[in-house]
Amino acid sequence: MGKALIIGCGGVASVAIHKCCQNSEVFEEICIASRTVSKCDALKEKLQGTTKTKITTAQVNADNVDELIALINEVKPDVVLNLALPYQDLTIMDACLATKTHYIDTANYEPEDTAKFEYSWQWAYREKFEEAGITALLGSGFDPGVTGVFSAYALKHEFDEINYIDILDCNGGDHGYPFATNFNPEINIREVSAKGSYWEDGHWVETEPMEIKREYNFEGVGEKDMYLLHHEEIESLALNIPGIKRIRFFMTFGQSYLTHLKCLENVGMTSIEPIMYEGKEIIPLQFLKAVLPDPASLGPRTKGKTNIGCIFQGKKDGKEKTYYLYNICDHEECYKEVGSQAVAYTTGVPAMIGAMMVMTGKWNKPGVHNIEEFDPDPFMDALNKWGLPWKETHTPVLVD
Ligand SMILES: NC(=O)c1ccc[n+]([C@@H]2O[C@H](COP(=O)([O-])OP(=O)(O)OC[C@H]3O[C@@H](n4cnc5c(N)ncnc54)[C@H](O)[C@@H]3O)[C@@H](O)[C@H]2O)c1
Ligand SMILES: N[C@@H](CCCCN[C@@H](CCC(=O)O)C(=O)O)C(=O)O
Repeated sequence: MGKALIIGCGGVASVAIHKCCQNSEVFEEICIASRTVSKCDALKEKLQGTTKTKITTAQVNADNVDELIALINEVKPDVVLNLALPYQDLTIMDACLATKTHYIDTANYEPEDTAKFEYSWQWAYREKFEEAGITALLGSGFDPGVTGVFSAYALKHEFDEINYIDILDCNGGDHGYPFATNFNPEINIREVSAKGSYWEDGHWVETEPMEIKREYNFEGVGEKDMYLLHHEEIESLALNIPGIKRIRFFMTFGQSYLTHLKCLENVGMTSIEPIMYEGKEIIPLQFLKAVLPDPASLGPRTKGKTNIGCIFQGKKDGKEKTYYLYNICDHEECYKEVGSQAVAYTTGVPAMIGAMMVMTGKWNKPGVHNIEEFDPDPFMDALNKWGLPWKETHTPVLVD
């Protein structure tokens, strides 16, 4: 079918690349490009011979638009799948515009020097992408990603109007370390140490970090504490789900994670303000990332399951209705299949599926679009086929 250029070769990219290689009919060729080409070469070495997908590699600094344009012109991909960091979203979008190439990512743009999470920067590219006749698919991970697809599916098949959405992201896995993060530590800690917020009656309600706590009994995991966080899909769902009154996002955390995070915050290690250390400027959070375990190394030691999904409340044929769509994913099964833990797996699989939707033309809408703006049905089928089967219930326990 075609060729994808995948930028980044970390935890999430490794899963997406394994999945592209399982799906060689669609991904006939992939080029893996990252800052450190040796990581791309090592993955190529591991996978070639096990797949019909032709794999090439390249070195690229994705902060540099000219380098990206030169690489895209050389590789000539049908789509660019951005699995680097949120800081690179705009440079990669600029290069896609210059070369008229479709764009897919899993996280919204963040300026490196400000922990600010909003779609405004990427939505500002809407007209340019429309005029260029190319599609940008934003947020094709699990959350954002599958949570938006679940919302579109619920609206299409279950409700006339959705009024309330609670997104519940539970990682019940145990990696055995007192403190580690399952995806890039810098991005993870910026997200969880920010103020919380939710959408209610047409406006944002801001909370202190971890101020709102609930308990929930997750199928496959058990009882967990979960905390209300700001999460980027709230912003797009608030626009794209008509009749919505409230959207909240909760993530589970273990006590050891929270105790360590509080201590690290208290001593200034999570700060993104540069400081001078022995004559060199360093950013404490980036130094902390360097001493924490690489999330890509957690696969062989993580046991347990994730359970991520959305609880919807709304109306069908004039009657009140509830509906819960979720996926349960087992860390050890993921490791057996692709050598990664389930947090990387639950993001990398939807990234491959999003790229497939755009590459096959199933989702082709020039402009910049969040995932819930597309027909959810082919994506929902692909989740079942490619390793993230979903479950549903019409009688979920609600979050108060
Ligand atoms: N939507 C979701 O559900 C979800 C969940 C987890 C992670 N994510 C996102 O997935 C992305 C990848 O996360 P990860 O845990 O794999 O991170 P990671 O740190 O393991 O990997 C990032 C990769 O990008 C490369 N990279 C960084 N800066 C680069 C640059 N300037 N030029 C070229 N390459 C560069 C790194 O070398 C690395 O290979 C992040 O944007 C993260 O926010 C999304
Ligand atoms: N799909 C999620 C994954 C984040 C999981 C973060 N939870 C932490 C803390 C887990 C713990 O309690 O130790 C993690 O790193 O898994 C997303 O990106 O939104």
